Amino acid sequence: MRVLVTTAVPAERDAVAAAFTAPASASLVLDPLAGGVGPAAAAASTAAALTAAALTGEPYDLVVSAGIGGGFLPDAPVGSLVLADEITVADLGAETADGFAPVTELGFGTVTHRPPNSLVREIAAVTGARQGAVLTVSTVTGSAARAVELRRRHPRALAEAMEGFGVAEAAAAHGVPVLEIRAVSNPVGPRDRAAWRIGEALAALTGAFGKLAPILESWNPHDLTH
Ligand SMILES: O=C(O)c1cccc(C(=O)CC[C@H]2O[C@@H](n3cnc4c(=O)[nH]cnc43)[C@H](O)[C@@H]2O)c1
Repeated sequence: MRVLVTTAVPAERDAVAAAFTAPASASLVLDPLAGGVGPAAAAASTAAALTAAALTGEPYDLVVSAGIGGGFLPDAPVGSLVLADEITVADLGAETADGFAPVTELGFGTVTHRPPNSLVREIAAVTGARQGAVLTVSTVTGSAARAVELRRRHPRALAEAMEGFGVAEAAAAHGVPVLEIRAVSNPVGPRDRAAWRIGEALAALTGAFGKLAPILESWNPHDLTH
């Protein structure tokens, strides 16, 4: 099983790598990559890594978008883990007289990718992660009004971050399944830098990846029961 883990920044990549100080096993290769902040950088770096691996004859079986994120209160408090059963881009569309319209309503593309159900359930059980939608945004939410509006449009949203949808688009282009896992560093809502708990969130990320090896080793990527 070959797994590519795309994070945004080196601190997140190192938090993932810290869970694998000894090689997990001969049957699990996990490559953490700091691919940049935002959906475009995430898509480009993930696609480049997937293409390079495929060209060397050792393609990845799974891609994971991982890092810190904002949590919607009260369902995803700071320090909690969120595992996406749905990766949805929240601001790809058009403003209309009737409000925001996603690109799918305009007749284009996609706004949601769905990770494999069976794998999500197993990982949530072992890590204690909350399962729900993770939104991808290009602009970090900075007001209570925007947080309320996002939850109105996406009632199942537990977290927001900036890379998941980009990683998922690259994975889909390569026909590779995708996961997104977020450790909550701050609440989604009014901007408050003092409320960030980045160290706590990075430690939670390391803890989660430390529990993943046995599940990933035994998961059959060809059994994509949704
Ligand atoms: O300046 C601010 O108010 C602010 C608030 C939260 C996050 C940021 C970032 O620039 C971090 C972007 C980086 O971290 C992920 N992240 C973490 N928290 C959030 C969030 O609440 N909403 C969206 N993204 C978040 C994100 O995936 C980026 O990699 C600045």
